[in-house]
Amino acid sequence: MSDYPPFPHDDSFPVQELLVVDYKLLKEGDEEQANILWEAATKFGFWYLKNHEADDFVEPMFKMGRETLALPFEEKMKYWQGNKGGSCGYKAAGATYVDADGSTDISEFINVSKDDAMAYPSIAQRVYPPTVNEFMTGTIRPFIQTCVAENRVLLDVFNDKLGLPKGTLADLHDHTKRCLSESRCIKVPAAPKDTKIALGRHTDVGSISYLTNRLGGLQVQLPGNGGEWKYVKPIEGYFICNIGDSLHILSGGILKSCTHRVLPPPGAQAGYERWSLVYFARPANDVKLEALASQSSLIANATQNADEALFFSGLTAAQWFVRRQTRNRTDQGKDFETILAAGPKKIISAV
Ligand SMILES: O=C(O)CCC(=O)C(=O)O
Ligand SMILES: [Fe+2]
Repeated sequence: MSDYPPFPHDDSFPVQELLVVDYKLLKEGDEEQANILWEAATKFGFWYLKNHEADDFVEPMFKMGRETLALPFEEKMKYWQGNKGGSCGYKAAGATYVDADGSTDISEFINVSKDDAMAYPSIAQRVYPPTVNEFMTGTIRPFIQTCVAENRVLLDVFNDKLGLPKGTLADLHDHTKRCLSESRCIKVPAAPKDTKIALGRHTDVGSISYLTNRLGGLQVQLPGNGGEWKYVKPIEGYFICNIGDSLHILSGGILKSCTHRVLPPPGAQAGYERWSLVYFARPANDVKLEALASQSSLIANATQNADEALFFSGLTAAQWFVRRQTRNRTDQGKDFETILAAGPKKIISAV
């Protein structure tokens, strides 16, 4: 894979240990793995997934990302995600605030919608650069399809443990319906030494995220840690998975959606370009994003004194997404010409 320096063993880089779920066993119905998954998702919201089936697509996905994000800024901006709540397409570095002091992110993304990857060469949401299209059927589509299938296995475990009628969560993620699920390839350039944050603190919007990264930098703030940020160490061949807000809400808060962020790589890994890849599984657009209290006594109990505005907002998954996607943007209200004229965010390399 890589010749990167290892993650530093140093107390100044505190590491968050995570439970490991074996996907192969989980898929075969192993009860112990289902229990580990449940413990991880209800206590921490984050876990490793080993023996998953998408690993062969990871390097080709990074290749697609490298070729795409190497295009000139003007070319990438032809596929801009926009600033009105859309996500798929190109996100420029600096599009979001990362701190109250007005600092901005240094991460570029190329996001490919699941529906577009499935529909290609037809268009579900938008078109993509040739460097994406070239990989669409051989890499992006099978990567996404594999993640969709794995997501179904995990959802069925949660469905069971939450005491929901069989297939409830799977139906809410019906892959034949329109949804905002997408793959994301992220580039964080070798950053100046004083760069504090590469991607600001957030929770993920969707149901479950499947992340692969090569270098450290991801930090999580898990329940019970008194707000302390700890690093999650990348492990080759493992996904880092986490619960997003949608499953948090549908489960009445039983499944935890936890805050995380990305810092420039730590220790000897600093000064390297950082690449990561995520598949975001999200509910179908028309799903009402409310706690499923009427279908599970466990969820009904959990939401007895719960925050009505969060758990019973009346918003659909798509409306919720737009609300989140338009938050903390530096380009809010600006027109395309102004954003294009401002040019790419200037990053002065550390090396
Ligand atoms: O790059 C990473 O390690 C995490 C990225 C992330 O949290 C996101 O894109 O939502
Ligand atoms: Fe995230």
